[in-house]
Amino acid sequence: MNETHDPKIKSWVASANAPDCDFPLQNLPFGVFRRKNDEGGGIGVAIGDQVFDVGAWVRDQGKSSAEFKLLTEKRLNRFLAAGPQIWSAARMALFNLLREDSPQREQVARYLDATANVEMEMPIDIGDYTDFYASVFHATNVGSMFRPDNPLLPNYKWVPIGYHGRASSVVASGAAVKRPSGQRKPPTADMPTFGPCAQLDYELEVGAVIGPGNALGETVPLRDAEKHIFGLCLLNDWSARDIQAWEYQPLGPFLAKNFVTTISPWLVTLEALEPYRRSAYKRPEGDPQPLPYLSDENDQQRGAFDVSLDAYLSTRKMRDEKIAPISLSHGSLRDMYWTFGQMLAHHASNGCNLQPGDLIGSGTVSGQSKHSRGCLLELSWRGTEPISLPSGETRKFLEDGDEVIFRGYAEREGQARIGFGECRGIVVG
Ligand SMILES: O=C(O)/C=C/C(=O)CC(=O)CC(=O)O
Ligand SMILES: [Ca+2]
Ligand SMILES: [Mg+2]
Repeated sequence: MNETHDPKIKSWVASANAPDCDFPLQNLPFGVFRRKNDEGGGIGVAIGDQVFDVGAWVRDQGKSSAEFKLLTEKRLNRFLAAGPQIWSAARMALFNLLREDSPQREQVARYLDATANVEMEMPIDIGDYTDFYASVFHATNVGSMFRPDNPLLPNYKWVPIGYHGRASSVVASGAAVKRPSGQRKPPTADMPTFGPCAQLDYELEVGAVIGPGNALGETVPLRDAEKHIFGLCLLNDWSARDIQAWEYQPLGPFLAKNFVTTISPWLVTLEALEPYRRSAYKRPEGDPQPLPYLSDENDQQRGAFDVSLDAYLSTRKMRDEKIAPISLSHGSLRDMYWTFGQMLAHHASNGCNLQPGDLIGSGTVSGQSKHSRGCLLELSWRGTEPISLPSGETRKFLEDGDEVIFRGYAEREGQARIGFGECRGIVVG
């Protein structure tokens, strides 16, 4: 911990000091923005309800040190590649510029824009995207629907299961989600048909963004794995369940999941989340101990990040009738069977090279309780238990006009609240 974690230090940006603010001085997430009036943009940092145009400030001030120079780029990849020391130095410098007693307050104030006046873009150019399956609760639930005889496959507790996703279709929050078409074959039908997905779903996940990578052929030991993670964001792995059920064997998800994936635009640094570590998920008695390359005392001691995750739904009718989005689920990243450290160490354990800006999905975050299930497949139990909405409507899966909203935050008595902002997408036909 350092001064940037001290909740007593306030910002001169008044909105950052509100108790329910996602972006207090202690957070300082990085993103890429564009002004709505077309007057440029670039790498920025969120503070309260403002965006600090860090790129422009660095350029105008003629700052030449590495931690600043890299923030004048169009995307965050090169900054991410620079590693934890540079990230920390930048964070400390930004903290000092924005703290209440900053002597540069007036000069910096000229580089702030209301978040309402900007649009967020993709923060990184994503080279590769991998999605894991790290919630044993999600895996057990999905398994019992797709494979009733064998819900949790025997490899689950040994291998952090994942599949290679598609980087080209990862979009920033707010982009429309076009309902995909594909092959579906209900169990009762003789043959498949091609047409619009009838079981469109979301998956509430957290994305980890890779900083420095590893060279091809080299591995990442678990004890060092977190040094390769810059930060976290919210991630929606939109999923076409009817397409998935028909196509996924034997090679896993393909067109059911690569039509679009949405991420929240602000990357919350691991450093900002440091005060929110808790003991990681405790394997029940009788579960195998992870193999040595997935087992490290320090990783265990560091624990998991206790990030609360909420999914909300707003239908077109609800918006027309001014009904607020309804909570579908509430869970925590802490409930995952595998840590991001283990997922990363596993990913690189065969020498596969990770690169700066790669995106790693946690897998759907579901907990033990019913209200912590992170997708409609689980919440409506494959459509057999429709969800009633305050508008009088019901949902088994998503309909056109439905908006899915994720929120994430870490909270703890006596600490600043570290929020993720939102990850949104509206389904269009
Ligand atoms: O159990 C299966 O066959 C597939 C489950 C998924 O939907 C895979 C996935 O995207 C992983 C996850 O989000 O946890
Ligand atoms: Ca997923
Ligand atoms: Mg996807």
